[in-house]
Amino acid sequence: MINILIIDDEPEVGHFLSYLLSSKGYTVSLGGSGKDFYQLIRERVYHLVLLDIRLPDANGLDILKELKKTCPGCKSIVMTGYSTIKTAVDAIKLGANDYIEKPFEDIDELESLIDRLLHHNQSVNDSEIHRIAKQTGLVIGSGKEMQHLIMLAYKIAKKNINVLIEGETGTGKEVLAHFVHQASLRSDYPFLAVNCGSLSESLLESELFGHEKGAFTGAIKERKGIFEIANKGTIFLDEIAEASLSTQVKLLRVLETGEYMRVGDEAVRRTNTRIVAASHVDLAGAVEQKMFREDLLYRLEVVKLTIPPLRDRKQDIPELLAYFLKKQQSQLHFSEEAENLLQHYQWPGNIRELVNVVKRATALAEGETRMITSEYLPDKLRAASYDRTSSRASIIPALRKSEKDLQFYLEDWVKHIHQLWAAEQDVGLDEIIQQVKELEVRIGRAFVTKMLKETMGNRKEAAERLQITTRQLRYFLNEKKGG
Ligand SMILES: Nc1ncnc2c1ncn2[C@@H]1O[C@H](COP(=O)(O)OP(=O)(O)OP(=O)(O)O)[C@@H](O)[C@H]1O
Repeated sequence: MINILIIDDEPEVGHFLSYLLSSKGYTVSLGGSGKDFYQLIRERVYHLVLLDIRLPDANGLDILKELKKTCPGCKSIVMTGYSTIKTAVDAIKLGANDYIEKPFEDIDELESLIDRLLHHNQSVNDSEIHRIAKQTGLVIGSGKEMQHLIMLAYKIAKKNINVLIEGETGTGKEVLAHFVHQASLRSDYPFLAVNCGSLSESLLESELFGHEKGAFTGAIKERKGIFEIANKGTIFLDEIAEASLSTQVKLLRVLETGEYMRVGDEAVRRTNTRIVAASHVDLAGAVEQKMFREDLLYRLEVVKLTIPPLRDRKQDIPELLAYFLKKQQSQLHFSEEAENLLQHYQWPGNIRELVNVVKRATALAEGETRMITSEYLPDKLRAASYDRTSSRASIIPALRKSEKDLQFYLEDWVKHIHQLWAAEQDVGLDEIIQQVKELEVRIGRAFVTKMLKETMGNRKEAAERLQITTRQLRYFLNEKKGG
């Protein structure tokens, strides 16, 4: 016998669900308040609870916590209206199995969700998650934090809500966005990515919304934007904080109404695309600085997935190494001492930096040895280890990440170096050199971005005018390959 508890203060909803589930042979108990919940939960063991997140006398999240305590094996589905979706997502973070939106539009979907929860075990979800992760090249790793994050991403992927991914550069935001797309009901449609930081305002708008012939100099024929091409699919908007305020207004309109116009055209078009946005700057901070619209942030971050930096999940490094070696079809493996160095490094460039270290090491070691020892690793890894063994604590504070304003960055940088100069503790010179290198990259990126705006995104021309190669230009834009 399967017992289901329904708690909802709207009698029609409660009675409807009670009728539906009783007719399927389940034993149903019905309550209309937090008080009823606390009483009924003591009376029998339930297999599933359907819980309205907003009750007159209790907070749904508190009830959920109590449920997890008194009945840990019990499955739970939270019921929510549109205005409380964020709370429903919090409920999932607290361990609810799923949420459904009221009014119920698709009763079959509700029934199949309940059947799935009651009759499938967790391993079905797990194998599905691993299948999609493999397909999208996402290593989950053995750390609990990443595992919870991916489980949350998987659960919300099938919902029709926008997602915001935060995380330092190189932590895998695009890979995760692709996973969300692949796990969603949109997976048969396109997944397209746009980097809002690498295009001038007009080029970005043309890329997003398309343009008509003659809309601006160089628009020699009409062009579809990605909101048109990716219709029914997913758009990954990387570096969303870099979009100008005027582009933000247009994005807000698409998010609110699904409507947009091509550049140079007045016809209103419609799109049904899910947006997964990403930023490595703190968007709440950008809102405070009036660089980012609050209403847009509100729309984007219905679900926020924050990827931890690699230094906080070093237990995932062995799996990542094995994956990247395999991807390179390399038979090599890392010596214990080399793995140790990799474990103790702080990885400011996160997984992208790890990928580059593996590529470099395999290129150097291939044909010479079967074991990658520490001498095939960059000097900075060995130097970091030297600092550690000589027990000099790093006192370098994190620099402000905003690239929006080079001036802020430069001011912060100078302040940090002054602090280090004045510090009474020993400071590893290698770490300072690292800061200098980062400064070089930041300045390079600022100049490249500025020049790209001037050349309307023409990379060849931008590189020529900056007297660098296009490969170096890509390096400064952080587009994967080293310069
Ligand atoms: N979990 C992961 N499993 C496998 N590879 C990963 C993972 N995370 C990141 N990578 C790899 O690291 C590199 C950087 O990833 P990605 O471009 O997704 O990072 P990002 O956070 O979007 O970076 P940026 O902020 O610079 O845009 C890519 O080569 C990607 O394949």
